[in-house]
Amino acid sequence: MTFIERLAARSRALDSLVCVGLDPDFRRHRVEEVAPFLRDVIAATMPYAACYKPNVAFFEQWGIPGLRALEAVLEAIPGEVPVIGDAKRGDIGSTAEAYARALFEAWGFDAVTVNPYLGRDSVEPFLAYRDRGVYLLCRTSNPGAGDFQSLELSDGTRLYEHVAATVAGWGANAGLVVGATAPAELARVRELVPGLPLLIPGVGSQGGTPGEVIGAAGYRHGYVLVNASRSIVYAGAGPEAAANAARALRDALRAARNGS
Ligand SMILES: O=C(O)c1cc(=O)[nH]c(=O)n1[C@@H]1O[C@H](COP(=O)(O)O)[C@@H](O)[C@H]1O
Repeated sequence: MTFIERLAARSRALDSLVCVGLDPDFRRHRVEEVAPFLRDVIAATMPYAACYKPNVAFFEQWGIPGLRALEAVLEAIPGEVPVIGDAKRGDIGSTAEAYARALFEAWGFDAVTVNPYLGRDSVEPFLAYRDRGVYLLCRTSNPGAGDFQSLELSDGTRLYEHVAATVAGWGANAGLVVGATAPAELARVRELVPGLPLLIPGVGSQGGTPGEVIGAAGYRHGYVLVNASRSIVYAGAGPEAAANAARALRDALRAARNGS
């Protein structure tokens, strides 16, 4: 089974488009607390999470002990639940090969985020893992996203549109990252490449809303995956608050599908 088949199957079984981002805040925890804290969050949010997405930077910030925490966190996620390793790598082919081995073989992630700025040969080593997913940054959620991504090319298309259309030819395991904070661009990407899986971060803490996301991208198991990290993990004091926030996001996305 490919990554996208596994993701779609779980997303459909739970009827949830929610990806729970696991981004531990160094201001809130000592490194020893990270794995037990996130293990509780994972157990509590499991009924609502189609997928989990640890961003490796949040573990790397503690050095080796942080990597041990990531290892323990990954062990706490049952094998049938897809996990995206958010690392946003991007480098020349030989280095990309090492990154791909690290993320897919050493860490065992089911999918990764990759920066396509260096071009196709820099992404090939990731795409070569046919059963894994590769989400390429297309139109990111941050305030400066337009600096480069919205530049107009000589034929009038925007750079992010060119990325979307190009990545569509890169293989069945390629998808795109498009921020929830840019619903007009999200709708444009969906129109350009209706068949590509989208990872959509930026709801909650960054201001994107479930209604705008579903309005722009549609509601499709596996092909629309909506990530929230801080607004779930730190919704309140304990794991129950995280569970409530994950359920509320799942329900808001369902409600947007039904137009209510
Ligand atoms: O690739 C990503 O996941 C990503 C792309 C993007 O455009 N914007 C974005 O916020 N992200 C990641 O998604 C997560 C968002 O976290 P919250 O803002 O706390 O929900 C972080 O791990 C970001 O690094």
